[in-house]
Amino acid sequence: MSVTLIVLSAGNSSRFNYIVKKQWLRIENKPLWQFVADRLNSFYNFKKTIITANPEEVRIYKKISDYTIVPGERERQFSLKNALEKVKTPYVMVIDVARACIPEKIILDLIENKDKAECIVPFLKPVDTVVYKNSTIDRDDVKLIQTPQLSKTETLKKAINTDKLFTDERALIENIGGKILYIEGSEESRKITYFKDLNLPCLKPPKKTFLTGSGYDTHKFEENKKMILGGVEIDVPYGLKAHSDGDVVIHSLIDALLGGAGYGDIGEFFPDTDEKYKNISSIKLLKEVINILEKTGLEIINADISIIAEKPKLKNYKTKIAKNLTKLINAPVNVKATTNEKMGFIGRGEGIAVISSATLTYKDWYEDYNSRK
Ligand SMILES: Nc1ccn([C@@H]2O[C@H](COP(=O)(O)OP(=O)(O)OP(=O)(O)O)[C@@H](O)[C@H]2O)c(=O)n1
Ligand SMILES: C[C@](O)(CO)[C@H](O)COP(=O)(O)O
Repeated sequence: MSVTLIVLSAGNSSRFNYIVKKQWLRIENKPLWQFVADRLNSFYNFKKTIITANPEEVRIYKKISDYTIVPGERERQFSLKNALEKVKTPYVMVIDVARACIPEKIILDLIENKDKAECIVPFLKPVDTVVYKNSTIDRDDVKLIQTPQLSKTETLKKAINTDKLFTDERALIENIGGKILYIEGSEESRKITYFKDLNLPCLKPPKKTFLTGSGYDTHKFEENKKMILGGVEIDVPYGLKAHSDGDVVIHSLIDALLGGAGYGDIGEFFPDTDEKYKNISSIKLLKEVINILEKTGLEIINADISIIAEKPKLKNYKTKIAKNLTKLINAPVNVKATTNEKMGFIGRGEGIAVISSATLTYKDWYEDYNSRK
């Protein structure tokens, strides 16, 4: 219980070059970062687990996980620095999220050796001839460095106060003269850098499951404003009162999509107190939500929308709205319209309400991997 685990997961995943960021690939029903944190916690009883996340994704990480989530920075070292501020134990183990299949033996070997140096580091020897700047060098002088590395917290906290950039904890600690102990690493600890690296034994395909979400929104009528529903302009001399363009159909759809994903609701992503969203086109918000869903490993299957309005009559707009939304979310959308039989605020013609549902699934990266092989 004297060791804190840090999982570094705030990277851009740029070399991975896939629609889903590598840290968000679903392993059965878990994102990779949660899978890695759970896997290591099943090997050893860590006192605390801290995960660094892209600042824009912190809110979503917190919805999914009970681990401590810390915003990352533009460089690995600065992300690590943020996480280290939360470490109170004498030892800290740091792993790249990309080293997903780390075997139990490495974790236990690191722990067993924890007092033998300031930083314990797993490595592999190259098995091939090594050439450095056109000269063959002794391969026994070369080490391929892996994570996790286990460091004394106090030393690492001291070492990280530097202006120089290093790629791992070992290099930081070596820079201040700390003692390093190397232990044998493992082939299974290979880092997922490119999409082709997904042939690792512990990575199970995403669960084939359906996630459903529902959304509801309502807005009052307002004179002398454009009415936009589902991104389509409706030819009437009044619109809907709102902080944004008042597209109640898209707002309800966004809530259904976020609901299916388990990511909360529209107000958490685009607060109506933020000037940035004043009069904004709701299409922009929808596109942002689709982008969040895609890069975090989700795919939309379909959506169904019911517009409840006494006025305006939407008979001639339903198909246009459905086609527009189908194009925007790249999945079939059905749009229905009904009156409220003259009852309540809708019946009195004061405004419109919209109810939506959406179905999502996990993006099947495994199928894409097999088809590219
Ligand atoms: N600003 C950063 C950059 C990287 N990392 C993490 O540090 C590890 C090593 O980075 P790498 O595997 O190379 O991932 P990316 O930086 O995401 O990859 P790329 O360089 O291809 O964008 C990863 O677990 C990554 O999420 C981080 O927490 N904060
Ligand atoms: C820390 C590391 O995993 C050691 O091999 C590696 O340096 C991190 O990856 P990057 O490619 O340097 O970002």
